Amino acid sequence: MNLKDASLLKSRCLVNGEWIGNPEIVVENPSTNEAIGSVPRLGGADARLAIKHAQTAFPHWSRMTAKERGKIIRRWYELMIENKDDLALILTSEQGKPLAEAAGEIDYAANFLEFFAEEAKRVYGETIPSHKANARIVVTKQPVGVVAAITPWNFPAAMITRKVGAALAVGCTVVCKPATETPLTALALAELGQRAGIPAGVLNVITGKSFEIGEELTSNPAVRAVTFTGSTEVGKILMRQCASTIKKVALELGGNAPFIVFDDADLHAAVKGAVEAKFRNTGQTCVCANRILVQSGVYSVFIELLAKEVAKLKVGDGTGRGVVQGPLINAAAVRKVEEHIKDAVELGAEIVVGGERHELGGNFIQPTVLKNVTTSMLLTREETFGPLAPVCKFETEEEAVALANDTPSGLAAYLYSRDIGRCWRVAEALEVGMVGVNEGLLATELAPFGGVKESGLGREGSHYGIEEFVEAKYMLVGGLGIPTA
Ligand SMILES: NC(=O)C1=CN([C@@H]2O[C@H](COP(=O)(O)OP(=O)(O)OC[C@H]3O[C@@H](n4cnc5c(N)ncnc54)[C@H](OP(=O)(O)O)[C@@H]3O)[C@@H](O)[C@H]2O)C=CC1
Ligand SMILES: O=C(O)CCCC(=O)O
Repeated sequence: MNLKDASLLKSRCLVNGEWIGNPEIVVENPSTNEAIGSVPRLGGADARLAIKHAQTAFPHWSRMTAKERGKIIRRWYELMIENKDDLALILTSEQGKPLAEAAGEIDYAANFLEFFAEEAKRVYGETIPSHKANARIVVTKQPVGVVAAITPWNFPAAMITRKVGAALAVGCTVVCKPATETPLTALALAELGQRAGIPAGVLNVITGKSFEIGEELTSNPAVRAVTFTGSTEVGKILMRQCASTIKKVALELGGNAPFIVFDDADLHAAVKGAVEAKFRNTGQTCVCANRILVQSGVYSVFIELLAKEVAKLKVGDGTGRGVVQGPLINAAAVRKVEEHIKDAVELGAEIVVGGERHELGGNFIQPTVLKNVTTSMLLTREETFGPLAPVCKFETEEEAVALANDTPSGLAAYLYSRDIGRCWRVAEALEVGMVGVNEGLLATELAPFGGVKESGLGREGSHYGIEEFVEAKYMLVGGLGIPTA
């Protein structure tokens, strides 16, 4: 990897300001399957040590003023921007997404730090008119304490800063465990955090045995909040494990996003939105359109337009010129997409574009569009997490809403229509945490990101993202010596 600053490529973990552990787990480039680095295989005892250091660091960090903490987080943001090229290259090398998209993720990730550095100063409390003439009700917001953050491989930078930025801003200390597929971006961010002046023990990043580390992070009484992004299956395990010590839990889990196109939609805008919502990160985001529902009057023309755009998507190594679709993260991810295509075709779907492994082999698969998709097919019930766009037909608005809501997931949804009444009606009827109305890209640090139903609990980003890491404390302050009437 040709970095301007080779010291950003780490092979050890950060605990209490020291780089520890021996590089044991090999990290591969999903595009070439070549080894690009290695990181420690830490376990439960190491997690316990990291928690202890985070606990020790908490009193000092939480008592600093919000402005002092904000300055350090702001400096971390600046260092991310200054080192954007290197961070993007590390990210592309371990995750596969095209370099321009990786640079976009670094900007997006850094924006969370910029936002929370500012927001640290606005963690306001409240006074409430008292029930006693001689006492006052005051509510303050206090940091919960040590936070455990477990992050996935699909956004190796943004999922860290979205959680850690908010937690640090309010005065919490953190133990972070990134995904084993993509630990190098996380460790590079930790290095920049050190350079920004985050004190020892305030941010700890450990890699290794997810099961053991997860058990410690969810059962150790010193950890007061667990924030996780990943599969619904693992989210349920972590929530169960957190029950024994009643921790705050924020879960951002899998989705099954419907993308609804009505007869009255601007079809060119809808196709553009569908390509963004479906093929961003080669289909590997939890808010990716998983079911494209198109009204019968525009079904054929929409498919024709979509197929034309999808056929243009250039697939290849993320560092290649003009590439917009990288490899999937691993062979299992490729097999899942193939299984979804096979099942759908056996049940009557037709391949319009793609449908095969890409000629590049390895973890590359062709961007695919399927038509005549029905709800009997696996791909309408499971998150594909790949570049597969299945298009179903519907007749009425009621049917579209019923189809959209017919899933235990409830993360994101998209709808395209030029009827303002319909836009509001349908957006309000969708059982999800986020709706794109004539928009295919939802992500921004300024808005609350999160889901309902089995897609999770809590919100990340915006001022809502602060709430996961603070507790309201009510103080009844009496003895004021005010004469009563
Ligand atoms: N909501 C989202 O954004 C995401 C959804 N997914 C969905 O999940 C599917 C599977 O992806 P996968 O990578 O396996 O997702 P996981 O949920 O397994 O992994 C996410 C994170 O959780 C960690 N983890 C896994 N098991 C445990 C555990 N028992 N205790 C503590 N931490 C744990 C992982 O560590 P390690 O890597 O070390 O195993 C990783 O850091 C995808 O195909 C997709 O459908 C996946 C990623 C993100
Ligand atoms: O897939 C996820 O879990 C996070 C998506 C973040 C985003 O869409 O920006």
